[in-house]
Amino acid sequence: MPLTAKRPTRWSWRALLPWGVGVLPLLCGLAVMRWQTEQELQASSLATAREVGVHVEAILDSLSSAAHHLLPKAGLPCDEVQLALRIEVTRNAFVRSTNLFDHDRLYCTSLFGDFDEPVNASDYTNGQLWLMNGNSVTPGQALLVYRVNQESRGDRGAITTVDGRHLLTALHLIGADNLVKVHVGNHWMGSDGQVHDGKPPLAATAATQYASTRYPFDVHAGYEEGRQAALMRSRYPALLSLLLMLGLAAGAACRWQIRRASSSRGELDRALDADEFVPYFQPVVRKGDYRWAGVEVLMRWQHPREGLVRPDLFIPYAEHSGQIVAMTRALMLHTAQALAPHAALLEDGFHVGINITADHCRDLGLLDDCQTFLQHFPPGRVVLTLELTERKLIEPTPVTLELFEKLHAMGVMIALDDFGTGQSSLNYLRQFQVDYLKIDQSFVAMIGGDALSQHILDTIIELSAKLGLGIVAEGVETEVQRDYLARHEVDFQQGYLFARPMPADELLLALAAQPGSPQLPPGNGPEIMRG
Ligand SMILES: Nc1nc2c(ncn2[C@@H]2O[C@@H]3COP(=O)(O)O[C@H]4[C@@H](O)[C@H](n5cnc6c(=O)[nH]c(N)nc65)O[C@@H]4COP(=O)(O)O[C@H]3[C@H]2O)c(=O)[nH]1
Repeated sequence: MPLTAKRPTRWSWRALLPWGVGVLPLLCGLAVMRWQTEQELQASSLATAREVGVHVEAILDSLSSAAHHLLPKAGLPCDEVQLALRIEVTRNAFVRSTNLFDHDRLYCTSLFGDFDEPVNASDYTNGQLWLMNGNSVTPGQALLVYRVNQESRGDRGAITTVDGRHLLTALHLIGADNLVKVHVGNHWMGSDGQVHDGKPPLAATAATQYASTRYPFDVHAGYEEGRQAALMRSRYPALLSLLLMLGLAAGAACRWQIRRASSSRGELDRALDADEFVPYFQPVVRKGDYRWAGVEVLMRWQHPREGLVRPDLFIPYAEHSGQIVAMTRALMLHTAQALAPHAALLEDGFHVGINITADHCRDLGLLDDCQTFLQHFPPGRVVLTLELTERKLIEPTPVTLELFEKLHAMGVMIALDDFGTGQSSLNYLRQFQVDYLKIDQSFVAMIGGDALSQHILDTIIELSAKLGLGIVAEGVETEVQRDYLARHEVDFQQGYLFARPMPADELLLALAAQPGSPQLPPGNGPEIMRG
C-alpha cells in the first residue's frame, strides 16, 4: 500500500510499545544477572566472614591455652611466676603478653614483672574478651585481650593479649576485596586497623555475619556500593551486549510492525478525509445491440504522490480492517454526484453495480446508503445492483437475511460476483435471494479452449437459466468470446472488448455520443467535453 503524509508523533502506546519491547529482554536479562551476582556475592561474603572468624578463633585458642596454663599460678608471688609468663609468650606464636591478676588488680606481667593496675571485669565482653585501642606499651595500636578467672575466685585469673596486627593480616589476606570487620562487644576493628566504638556499619552489598559460638565476637563482611554492577560488567560483557542487541532488534521489529499496521490504517483514513477514493466506470453491454445497459463502479485511489492506485493494492487491506464500509459509502456518494446531474443520459433502468463485502452485511446501515444513492435519481432511472464477492464469507444471520429482504423491497438487485471461483457460490445461491450471476473472467477466458472448461462455462449459463437468474459475463476481450456468449443467450457482457474502466467525464462523454442519446445540456457537460 502506498504511504504518505508524515503525522506528528504522539506519545501513545504505539510510540511507547517498541521501547517497552526493546527494554524487556534487557530488563529480564539484567534481573537474572543481578540475582545471580547477588547470590554469588552473598556466598563469597559469608565464606569470607566464616574464614576470618575461624582464624580469629584459632588465635583466641592460642590465647586461651596460654591463659589456662597460667591460671593455677594466679595469686602466687610475681617473682615465682614471671618465668612461666615469659615461657608462654615464647611458646605461643600469637601471644604478645601474659599477665596475672589478683583482687582485680594486675600484679604481674611478662614484660614488666611486678605491676599494679586495676582490672575491671565489666570491660570484657562476657568477662572474657576486650578489643582495646592500645595500652600503655603500644598506645593507639589495636589489642585483643583474653581474660579468664579461677572458678572459685572471680577476682583472680590470667590475661593474655594478641597484637591487633595479627587480626589485620587476617582481614587483609582473607577478605582482600571484602569490607570485613571484627566485632567484640562495643568495639570493632576494620581493615584500617583502628578500633572504633559501637556496632560496625552494615556493608552496602551482600552484608553477612559470622557469629562465633566459641568466643564472644562476630565477623561482619560485605562489599561496597557498586560492587555488584562492577561484577556484572566484568562477568557478563558478552551477554550484556547480546541482550542490548536483542532488545534493539525486538524494539525495531515491533516499531516496524506497528508503523506498518497503523500507517496503512491511518493512510486510508487520511485518504478518506481527503476524498481520494474516486469511482471508475466499466460499461456493461446488453445482448443483441451491445448498447451500454449499465456500469460497474470500480474504486480507484487518486493518491497525491503515487498517482492512480489499482484497487487490488488497497481493497484487501480495507476489507481486512473494516474501513471498506466507509470507503464504499463515500464511493456511492461520489458516483451519485457524478451521474445524477446527467441522469438524462441514462436510459431507464440503467444498472449501476457497486461491490460490497461481508462487512456491509453485519447491520442494516447499507439500507440507508442505498436509499441515499437512489434518491439522487428520478424514480426508475437507475437500478442499483450490489455485487457480492466471496473474499470474506457472508453468514446467513437473521440480520443479513433481513438486510437482503429490505434491499429487494427497495428495488436493489443482488449479483454474485466472480461466480464459480469461490467455495460458497452455490451456498450463496440457496441462502440469499440472488438476481444475477457474474461469470468470472477466468471462465470466459476458457472459450475456445479445451472441451472440459467449456462444459463448465456452459453449465453455469444453464444453471442461471434454470434458476431464472440474469447472467453477466466478465472479462470479454475477443470477438470469439463475445459471439460465443451471445449464442448462449448471456444477458450482459463486460470487458475490454467493449470498454475499459474510465473516469466519470469519459463515461458521460461516451454516453452522450451513443446513437439516440440526448445531448448534454450546454455548459453542464463533463470536464472533458467542456475543455
Ligand atoms: N483482464 C481483464 N480484466 C478486466 C476486463 N474487464 C474488466 N476487467 C477488470 O476486472 C475487474 C472486475 O471487477 P471485479 O471482478 O469486481 O474485481 C474487483 C473487485 O473485486 C475489487 N474492487 C474494485 N472496486 C471495488 C469496490 O468499490 N469495493 C470492493 N469491495 N471491491 C472493489 O477489485 C477488483 C479489481 O478491480 P479492477 O482492478 O478495477 O479490475 C476490474 C476490471 O478492470 C477484461 O476484459 N480483461
